[in-house]
Amino acid sequence: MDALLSIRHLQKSFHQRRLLDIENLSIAPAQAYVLTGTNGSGKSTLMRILAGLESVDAAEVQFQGKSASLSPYPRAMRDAIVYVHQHPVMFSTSVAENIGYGLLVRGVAKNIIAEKVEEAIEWAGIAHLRKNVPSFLSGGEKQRVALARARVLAPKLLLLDEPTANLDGAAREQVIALIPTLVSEGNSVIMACHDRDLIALPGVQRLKIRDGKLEVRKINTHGE
Ligand SMILES: Nc1ncnc2c1ncn2[C@@H]1O[C@H](COP(=O)(O)OP(=O)(O)OP(=O)(O)O)[C@@H](O)[C@H]1O
Repeated sequence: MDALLSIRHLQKSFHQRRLLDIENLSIAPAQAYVLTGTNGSGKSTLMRILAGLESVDAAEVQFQGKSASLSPYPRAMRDAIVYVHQHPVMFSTSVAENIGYGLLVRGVAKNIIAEKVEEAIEWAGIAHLRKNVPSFLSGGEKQRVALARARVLAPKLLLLDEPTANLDGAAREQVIALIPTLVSEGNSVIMACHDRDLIALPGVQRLKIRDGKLEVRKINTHGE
């Protein structure tokens, strides 16, 4: 199957220090990946590069079969790739308005926004929070609002930076349960994480950064 995104010879340095030197990164459609590596190995930096939030020194890029660049970052990729921060920033309006904001910016009609927001709220299991102000939500609730806010944009690739960090118990399980549904809807997902339960999700491909290089591990077939 053709890759959704493929990148060759990706290099990134900070202050003369070569952080990333990746020969080949290939992201298939409708596939989940976990990106692991020790603290400071460059996971967040790679995610930010893929989202167009960080510049890159060199790379050859193909996106949906067409040659592309990472800097400047093209509109087609900005529309199709959505980054979800570990501590999502939200406006002090309601949960529903936060979820619909990206669609409003894209000029989508209000009745369509309302429909999509409602669907995303149901999907994320946060109907009871619809009118709440995000600053009063727990970490797990905020992460589910952030996932719903990303999902309404129908991204081809979701970049989740430590989606379960600081969560435990039911909150963590609720977030983990949403990941396979994103993939079954046709999205690709890359999760930077240390969470063993995410790494062990069936069908997930492991990517590991070690000394700036990317190692591709086997796909989990049954979970581990
Ligand atoms: N803007 C920057 N300027 C200089 N150095 C930076 C910058 N951003 C990141 N770094 C450095 O690059 C390295 C990788 O950082 P990054 O946040 O990508 O690691 P990480 O693998 O996500 O770590 P963690 O698991 O702790 O979140 C770190 O040494 C960090 O200090």
